[in-house]
Amino acid sequence: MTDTTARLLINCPDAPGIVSAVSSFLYNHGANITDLDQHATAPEGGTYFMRMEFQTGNLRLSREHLEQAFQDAVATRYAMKWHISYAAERKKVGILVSKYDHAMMELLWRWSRGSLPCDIVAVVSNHEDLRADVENFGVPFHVVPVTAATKAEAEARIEELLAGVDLIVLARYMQILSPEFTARWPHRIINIHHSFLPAFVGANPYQQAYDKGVKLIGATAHYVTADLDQGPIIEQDVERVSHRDEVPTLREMGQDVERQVLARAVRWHLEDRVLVHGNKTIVFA
Ligand SMILES: Nc1nc2c(c(=O)[nH]1)N[C@@H](CN(C=O)c1ccc(C(=O)N[C@@H](CCC(=O)O)C(=O)O)cc1)CN2
Repeated sequence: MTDTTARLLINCPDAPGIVSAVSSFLYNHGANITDLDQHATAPEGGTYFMRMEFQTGNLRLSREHLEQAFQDAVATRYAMKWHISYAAERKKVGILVSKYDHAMMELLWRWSRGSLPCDIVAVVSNHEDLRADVENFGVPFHVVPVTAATKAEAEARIEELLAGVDLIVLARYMQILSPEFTARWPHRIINIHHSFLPAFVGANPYQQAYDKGVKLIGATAHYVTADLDQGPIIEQDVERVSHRDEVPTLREMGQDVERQVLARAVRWHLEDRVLVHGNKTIVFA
């Protein structure tokens, strides 16, 4: 049966009457509202965010006419930035990976069981190691080696292989993407960083954590920007550790956290539950 769910995402200057205007508009056009979440950044004069889920099975007009009518009747009045997505139009996802398999395997496993609502179109790696693991899921695997001298050409090849995807996931991809690349994919690249940011940015965070004698390790899923590990945080989690745990143990414990954190972040993005406000997110989970 076709999923008739649509998701309306809105951000605009806060004002009285927004919920009434949006809900009345959808009701008057035959939509059944099935979920609503909202957030205002201040009691008055702030920025307003809404995620409204509605069913389109009894709409009395086409999507195109609905969207034009919404712009004319509501969005213009409230100076809204808005977007409607349709659950039946599954997002296309490309995964970048290096040699660690755990984060990528979590996504492929969940996708293969139908619990990650997307189409994984390809995995691209800068190493050959994970080919068999990926092809066992029936997903194309491509190798694009990267060096400092060949980064521009390598990134062009990556974008060629991932042409048409809606989201790129860095599943422990250990190459820093150029500012030019990240600028072409605003809030459409998710990285899993293996620390509880903002602690321990960059390479080798488990060694950094061990050297600091932390009692918590963690993982952070964030949108990727030109600034390494500084993008808007989507999801985080932590795990207790102690003086008895050496770096290999920290890494093994941390990888379980990484997998869960990345999977939640990707699913929330696919379900249009993540809105970005400056360098922060609002997650309507
Ligand atoms: N533009 C961005 N690219 C990437 C980000 C990001 O936030 N912005 N996250 C990294 C993932 N990552 C940590 O989560 C990470 C990966 C690699 C390194 C690193 O220093 N790697 C090499 C250098 C590679 C290169 O110059 O391209 C090294 O170990 O020396 C740090 C952090 C993915 N990309």
